[in-house]
Amino acid sequence: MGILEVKNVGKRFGGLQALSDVNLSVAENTVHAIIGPNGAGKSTLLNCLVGKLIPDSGSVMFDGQSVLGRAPYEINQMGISRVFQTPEIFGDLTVLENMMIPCFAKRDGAFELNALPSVSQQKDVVDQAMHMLEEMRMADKRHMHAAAMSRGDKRRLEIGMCLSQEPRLLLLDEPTAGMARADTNNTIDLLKQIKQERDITIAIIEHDMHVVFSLAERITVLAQGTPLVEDTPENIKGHPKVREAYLGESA
Ligand SMILES: Nc1ncnc2c1ncn2[C@@H]1O[C@H](COP(=O)(O)OP(=O)(O)OP(=O)(O)O)[C@@H](O)[C@H]1O
Repeated sequence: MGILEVKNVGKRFGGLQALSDVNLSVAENTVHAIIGPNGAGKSTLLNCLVGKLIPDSGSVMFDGQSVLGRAPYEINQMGISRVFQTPEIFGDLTVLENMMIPCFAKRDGAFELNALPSVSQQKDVVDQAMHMLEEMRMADKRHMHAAAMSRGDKRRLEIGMCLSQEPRLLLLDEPTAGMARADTNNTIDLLKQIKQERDITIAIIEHDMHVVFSLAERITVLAQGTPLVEDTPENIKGHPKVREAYLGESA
């Protein structure tokens, strides 16, 4: 039994069946990629896992507990953290200030931006934020404004901000979208490092097959809202159904 168990999930938008009969089992401490052509339903599925969408049917269990009907912040507290396609950081704040926000929220349950000056004096929060920046290999950039960083470093910071909440399942929605190859490779290395250093399960949606095959231990291929095949990367590479689903795309 996986740490994440999705059973028979369906989701309709008006006349469009975006997901139907989706079954997915993500084993603990693995990297599981969800791939598929544009419009296959990947983001819809991810949104159903984090409480942003409620499926019309089926179940979503995390560590034996249903996530359905829970608010996104409750699901986050259960141990699921999501990194969005567009980095969600505060460009006007420094790298360290950005990192202090989730560290403070973890300690006190909530955070308001106007509390930042007083938070900056609180040694335990600053220490925790610095510790995370060191793990992210970003301590030397702590005084930089976040907006001035490369796309890869913004993503690195955002992943660190998610990890400061100590999630057991990290969901990544196209983490390398729009990145130059060097930033993409840095992100791959970062995710490998995180996997080595932490007990964490990673589910990743990704179009870039170089990223998928560098990281994933299992791959689920979605096509037209339903899983086509789930297998190891080696078996997925040459799978005729996968080639068919990607015909005309760069698989
Ligand atoms: N809120 C919505 N309302 C109506 N239709 C939607 C909504 N969200 C997604 N869809 C439709 O559902 C289908 C699945 O979309 P989804 O974004 O989940 O696909 P995807 O696999 O993530 O695609 P991409 O790789 O392009 O991001 C698409 O046809 C999309 O247009």
